Amino acid sequence: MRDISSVAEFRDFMSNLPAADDSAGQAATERNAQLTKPPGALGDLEDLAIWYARWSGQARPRIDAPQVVIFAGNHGVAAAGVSAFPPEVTQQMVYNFQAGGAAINQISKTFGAKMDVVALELDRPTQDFTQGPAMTESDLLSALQTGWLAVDPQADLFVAGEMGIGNTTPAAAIAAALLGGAVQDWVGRGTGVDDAGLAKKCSVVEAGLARHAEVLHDPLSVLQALGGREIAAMAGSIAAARAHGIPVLLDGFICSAAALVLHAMNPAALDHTQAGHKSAEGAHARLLEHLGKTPLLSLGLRLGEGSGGALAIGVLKGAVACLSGMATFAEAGVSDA
Ligand SMILES: O=C(O)c1ccc[n+]([C@@H]2O[C@H](COP(=O)([O-])O)[C@@H](O)[C@H]2O)c1
Ligand SMILES: Cc1cc2nc[nH]c2cc1C
Repeated sequence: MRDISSVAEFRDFMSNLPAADDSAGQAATERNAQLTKPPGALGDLEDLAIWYARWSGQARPRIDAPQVVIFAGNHGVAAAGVSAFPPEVTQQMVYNFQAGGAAINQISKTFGAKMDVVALELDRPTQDFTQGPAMTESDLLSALQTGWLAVDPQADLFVAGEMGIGNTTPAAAIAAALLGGAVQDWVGRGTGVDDAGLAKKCSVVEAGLARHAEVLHDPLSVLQALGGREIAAMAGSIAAARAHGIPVLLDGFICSAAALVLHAMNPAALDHTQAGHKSAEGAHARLLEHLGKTPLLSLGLRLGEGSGGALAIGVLKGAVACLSGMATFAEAGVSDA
C-alpha cells in the first residue's frame, strides 16, 4: 500500500498486517548456531539479530540506511499549564533540529542515520481535549497519512521520534483510556513539572476521560479524542514501516503511547518493533510491560525526540554485524564443542 486514503482503509490495513519472513529467520537462527562463540554467549544480541532478519526479510542482513523522523505537534491542553515549558518551544526546537543543534542530530550522526523533521501544523494546536475531541476525523487522517508518507521505503531501520510541548499529557490520557488503572499511574513529570503541575495533569486527564467516555472502547477514536498530530503521525509511520518491511525502534513514553494505539487495534501490530529504551517517565516501564517489550537500553533519558530509539541503533547494528559478519566454527577452523 503506497498511502492510506481513509481511516477505514487504515483500519483495514491494521487487521491484515504483513507477516514476518520465517525462512529468513530460520536461516539466521541456523547461522547463529554456527558462529565462533559459546552458544548463547552474545545474550540478547542473538535474538535481536534474528528478529531483525525475520522482519527485514534478509537471512544475512546489514543495516546501512537507518532513518530517524521527528514529528512535531502542538497541543490545546498545553495552555492549561501541564508542561514546565511554553508551547512556542515546539517550533523553536524544530528550528534547532533543522539547524543541527539538538541531541537527536548528534545521536543520529553518530549512528549513521538520516534524520528528517516533520512539523504538523504547529500554528494550529489540537483542541483542548477536556473541551472536545483533540482532532477531527480529517485531522486524524491527515496526521496518519503524514506519518505514513514520512517513512522512506529505502530505509532499513526506522526510529519514530517526537517533539511537542505538553504531549506527555495526551500520551498519559491514551494509556489510561486503553489500559485503565489509576490516572496517577500514567501521569508523570514530563519536562519537569512541579507538584502543582502534576496535580493539574491528573485532573486534565481525568476530565478528558470523562468527556470522551463513550469512545474509549475504540483505539483510533481514543487517538482522535485524546491524542495529538505527532502522536497520530508516529502511529501512521510505525504502520507504514510494517507495510514496507522495515523494522522499527520505538523511543520513549509518547512514542510508546502511539504504538499502544496500534497494539490495541491488533496485538501483532508491534511485532516488527523493539523498545529502544526505557524512559525516566515513570509510566513508560508500565506501558512497555503491557506491550510485552523489554527495552534495549535504560539510561534515565526523558528527552524524547527519538533519542533513546536512535541510541539503540548502535546496539542493533552491533547485533546484526555479529550475525552477518562473524566466521563460523568451520570457516575459522575453531574446534566446536
Ligand atoms: O520520551 C519520553 O519518555 C519523554 C519524557 C518526558 C518528556 N519528553 C519530551 O518533552 C516534551 C513533553 O513534555 P511535557 O512536560 O511538555 O509534556 C516532548 O517534547 C517530549 O519529546 C519525552
Ligand atoms: C528544550 C526541550 C527540548 C526537547 N526535546 C524534546 N522535548 C523537548 C522539550 C524541551 C523543553
